[in-house]
Amino acid sequence: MTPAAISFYEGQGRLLEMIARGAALKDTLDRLSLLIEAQSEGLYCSVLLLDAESRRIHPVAGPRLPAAYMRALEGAAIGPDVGSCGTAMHFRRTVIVADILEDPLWAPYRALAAPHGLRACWSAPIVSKDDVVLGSFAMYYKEVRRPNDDETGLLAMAANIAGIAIERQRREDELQRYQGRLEALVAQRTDELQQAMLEQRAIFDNATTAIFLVKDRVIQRCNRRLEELLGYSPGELNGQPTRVYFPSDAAWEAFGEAAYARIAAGAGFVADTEIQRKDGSCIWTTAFGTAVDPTDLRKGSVWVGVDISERKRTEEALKAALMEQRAIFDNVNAGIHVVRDRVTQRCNRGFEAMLGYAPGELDGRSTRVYFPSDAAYDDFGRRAYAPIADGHAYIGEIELVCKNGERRWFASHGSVIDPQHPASGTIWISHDVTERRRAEAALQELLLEQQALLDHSAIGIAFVVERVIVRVNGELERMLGYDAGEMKGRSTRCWYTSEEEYEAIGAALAPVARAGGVYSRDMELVRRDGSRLWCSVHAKGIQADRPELGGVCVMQDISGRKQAEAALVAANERLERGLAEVEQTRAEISQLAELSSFLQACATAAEAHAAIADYAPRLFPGSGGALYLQDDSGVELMNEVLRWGERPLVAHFMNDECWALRRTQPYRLDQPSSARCCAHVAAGHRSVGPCACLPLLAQGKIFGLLYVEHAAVDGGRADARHRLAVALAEQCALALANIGLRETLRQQSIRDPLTGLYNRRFMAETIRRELARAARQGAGLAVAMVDVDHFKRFNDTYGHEAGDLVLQAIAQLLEGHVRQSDVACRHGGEEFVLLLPGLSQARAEQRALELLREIRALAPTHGGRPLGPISASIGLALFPQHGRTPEALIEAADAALFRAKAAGRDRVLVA
Ligand SMILES: Nc1nc2c(ncn2[C@@H]2O[C@H](COP(=O)(O)OP(=O)(O)OP(=O)(O)O)[C@@H](O)[C@H]2O)c(=O)[nH]1
Repeated sequence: MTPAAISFYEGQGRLLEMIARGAALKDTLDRLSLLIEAQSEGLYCSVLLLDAESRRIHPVAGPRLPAAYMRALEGAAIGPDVGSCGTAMHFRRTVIVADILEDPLWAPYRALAAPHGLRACWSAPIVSKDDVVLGSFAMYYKEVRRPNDDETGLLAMAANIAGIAIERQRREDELQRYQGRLEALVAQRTDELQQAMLEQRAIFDNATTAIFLVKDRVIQRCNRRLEELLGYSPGELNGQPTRVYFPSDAAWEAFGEAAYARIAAGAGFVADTEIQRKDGSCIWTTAFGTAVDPTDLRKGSVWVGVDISERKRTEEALKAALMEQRAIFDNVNAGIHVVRDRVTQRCNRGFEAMLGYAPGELDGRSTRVYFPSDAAYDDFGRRAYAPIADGHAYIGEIELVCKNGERRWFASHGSVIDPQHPASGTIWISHDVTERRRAEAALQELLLEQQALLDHSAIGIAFVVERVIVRVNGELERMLGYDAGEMKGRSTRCWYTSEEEYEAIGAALAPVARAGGVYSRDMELVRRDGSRLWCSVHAKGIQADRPELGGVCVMQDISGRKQAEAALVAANERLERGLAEVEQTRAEISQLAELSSFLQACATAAEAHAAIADYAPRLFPGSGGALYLQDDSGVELMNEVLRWGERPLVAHFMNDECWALRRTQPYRLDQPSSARCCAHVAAGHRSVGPCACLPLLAQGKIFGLLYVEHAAVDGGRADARHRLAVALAEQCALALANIGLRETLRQQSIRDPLTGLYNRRFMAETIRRELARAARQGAGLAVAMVDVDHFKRFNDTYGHEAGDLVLQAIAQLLEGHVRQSDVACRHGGEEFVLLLPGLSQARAEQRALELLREIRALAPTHGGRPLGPISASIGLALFPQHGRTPEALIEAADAALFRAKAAGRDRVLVA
């Protein structure tokens, strides 16, 4: 053996020793590479490991190969053409590449090896004893080269030693991993055990269930819960026989027999048991018992007790509820059935009876049996199960077929039994509504008929509930001007004329409706546009004792009748008014005629005035007024001659203060204003009523004015009243004018036209009257006959006119000289007579002398010339001493005058 061979064998020995010693794998494989490289010049070795899982390369030794090259191999995947090593490992055979640059196996790695000058690479797979590829051993040369047999053997040997080292290392790694896992497992188990012990302790101490250890039916140890459960203080139960919590010896023994027989058989024992607390009360518990060691019962048993009183109560309640539910299920007046997958699971008797099936006959049958057709069955399935699938209930009415073929309608309510578990099926509750539907159909028909009746009725009809319109017919809508359906839902207020009427009729109607009567009245209804319509309304409650059902109102348009009635009433009123007016006019005419008659009878204006003042207020009740006459002085002045009523009227006014006088026509003011009132009326500064100024005309000339101020209210007779006032004014004018005329004529008949004194005829009448009065009163009467001395001379000297002037001057003197009761007359020619009632002779003589003096004092002129001295002679005769008749007295006075003339004139002589 050569030294090289010896060295090689020694090297192998050290290598195996390293392996046996457990040296690090890299060190061992580096040493192996160096040992092999030492056997040939220019040889470079490498060892690659194969990751069994990913089939990827991991370089582990190559002490003389370039480090960059070795790093580049890291992670490369093996395959059928991956250089020498990758291919060797892939095919599990030695791969000899003589020229890396030429061999196709190196195509992917050629660029990697070339820079380092590597040309040949022989690689052998490293295979474990159990035929697993562990890696590869490679030999490189920087020249093109093929191995000889020795080199092939060396390659195989190196791969074998590397396999031993790798396997050894892998076993070691595995052992260490196993040990590590074992240790971790032990640590984990220890922790778990400790945790379990802690938990057990915690459970024992804090458990909500009672836990206790029993040996020979004596409590060895128990947790607090058992003590609490049985009402004992801490530690009090330890050492106590289990008999303490049994209500009787019998119960204790029976429990013991049952429980320990099972525990002895190695099985657990579970039972619900009633146990007794320290205070004697009993509770239900579930007891679980097991032997501590089934192989050795002497070690005792562990018991867990759970208070199930609440559960028992719940069970009782549940039982009761189930019984109730059963009772409901069996007796409820509804069909109940439980369906799953459209198959009847069970149903109550009610449901079977509804469809005419015998008890239990429907159970397990498809619900199709009671549908009239497949189509109906499918349709119902779609309609009903869609909402149920969405978690809603199905509520609807369906038509089903009874066993005898009769079809009936059912109201059904279906819902899933357990929403959490829809597959649990559905429960259906059904009511037979066939009769109701028939009734509804009949009702609907009736309603349609009723509606037709309503719609074609010629009277308005409304159904009202709590004063809200629920239905009306077309006629009522037409009558009140609403569109179809517009009245429905409105308050009946809509047709009342006021809130007060709404309330009042509501109050009046209610008791009538309650008594079952009909409330009727004619009333004005308000139409939609606000206009009104007279209707005859009849209202009645649907049912007297059920006001909540409302009532029916029947309304008939009576506007035509109302108009006719109104027209009749108006005509009647007009007629009555006309009659009243005629009557009043007649009465007024009668009054006026009466007044006229009076006025005609009036001898004087004063009498006429009194009559007018009396009749005017009767003709115009409540009126006031006055009669004015033109002042006879020639001034345009009106003077009041009479008045009536309470009006502050002026007594005089100028003619131009009156519009009637200015315009010579009546002036009427029905609504006087200060602007339009006459000044003589407005002078009072007061509120003036309807008034009229009526001129009094005679022969086309105004001689007076009648002013009438009426009562404020005229009763619609302003025109008639005015006509009456005009007529009154005419009557007044006529009468006063007549009286005036008569007066004038009379004056003319009794007055001397030249002197204005009474004439001889008047004197003859008067002396007779005065004599009668004097005789009646026993008074005296003096008659003085006055004659102008030598009157003829005046005529002759100054002319007849001058004579007249003298006569007028004396007449004026006589007129002014006499008293109220005296009468001065022209007896004829230049002779005058004075009648002086009640005078004595002396007084009469004195008056006669005074008269003569005054005559002598007269100094009339004519044409600027004085007419010379005037004197007269007077003859006096007195009643009764000189005569008792007018003739006797006149004669006596005349005789005395004669004597006075004869005695020289200008003197007085008594008869
Ligand atoms: N101017 C005028 N003369 C009248 C009127 N009436 C009568 N006479 C006149 O009066 C006169 C009266 O005259 P006599 O009767 O003679 O008396 P006498 O002249 O007055 O004289 P004595 O009486 O004796 O003093 C007559 O001449 C009449 O013509 C009259 O109305 N006017």
